[in-house]
Amino acid sequence: MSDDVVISKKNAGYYAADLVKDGMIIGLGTGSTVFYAMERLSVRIKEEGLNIKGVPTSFQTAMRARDYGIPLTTLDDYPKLDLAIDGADQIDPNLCMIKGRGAAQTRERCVAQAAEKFVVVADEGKLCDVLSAVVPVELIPFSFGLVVERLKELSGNPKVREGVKKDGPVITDNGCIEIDCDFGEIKDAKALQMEINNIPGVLSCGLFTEFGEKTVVVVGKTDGVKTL
Ligand SMILES: O=C[C@H](O)[C@H](O)[C@H](O)COP(=O)(O)O
Repeated sequence: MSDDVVISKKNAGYYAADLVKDGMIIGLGTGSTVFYAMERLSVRIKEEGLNIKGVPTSFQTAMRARDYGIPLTTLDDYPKLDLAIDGADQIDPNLCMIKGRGAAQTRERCVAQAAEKFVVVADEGKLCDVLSAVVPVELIPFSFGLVVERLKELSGNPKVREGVKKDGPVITDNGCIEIDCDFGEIKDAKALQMEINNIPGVLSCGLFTEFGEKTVVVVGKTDGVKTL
């Protein structure tokens, strides 16, 4: 990651963290950009006495939140969240996006759904005219063969995501398998999302097309941010 990207991610994360108000219950997404937001939140907790609770979308985010002194809670205790802060892999002009590089898209979708406002933090390199990045798909192991077959029929060229320092597939925080699909340029992201998510055994794919109205994208740049 270049220095410019690091600075851009940090600017986006810090800006989003400053949108958080005292008493809020917030969703904490997964990924390097969200971690900058959490870094800033931890400073605000210490310096301002900011009183918040976060619902983490992954084991990694929960661990980081504990390191940062951000109190955690669950969707069972708070099924409605004031705001969720999360990253993205690619964002189009309609604020449709692809997520799930970290295989956390299912919990990220739950938290985004629960939140009144969805604040997406990203660097400029994530913006695109047409979505074309790899689309992650999380599925229960029982349904593996069926899901692969259906994804092939959708011309998704499915590939099992392999673990690092572990042989075989990535097993997600939900005990499921992650598959990456390459659809090339995606003409109708909403329709594709529905088709994939309707395959029996699929938990959730990384296409996020349903949150446009409550989404604010904070695009980090080297000299500040712009919001979409
Ligand atoms: O599963 C991972 C998430 O969808 C991330 O939010 C996304 O991949 C962006 O990550 P990063 O901020 O590290 O680029």
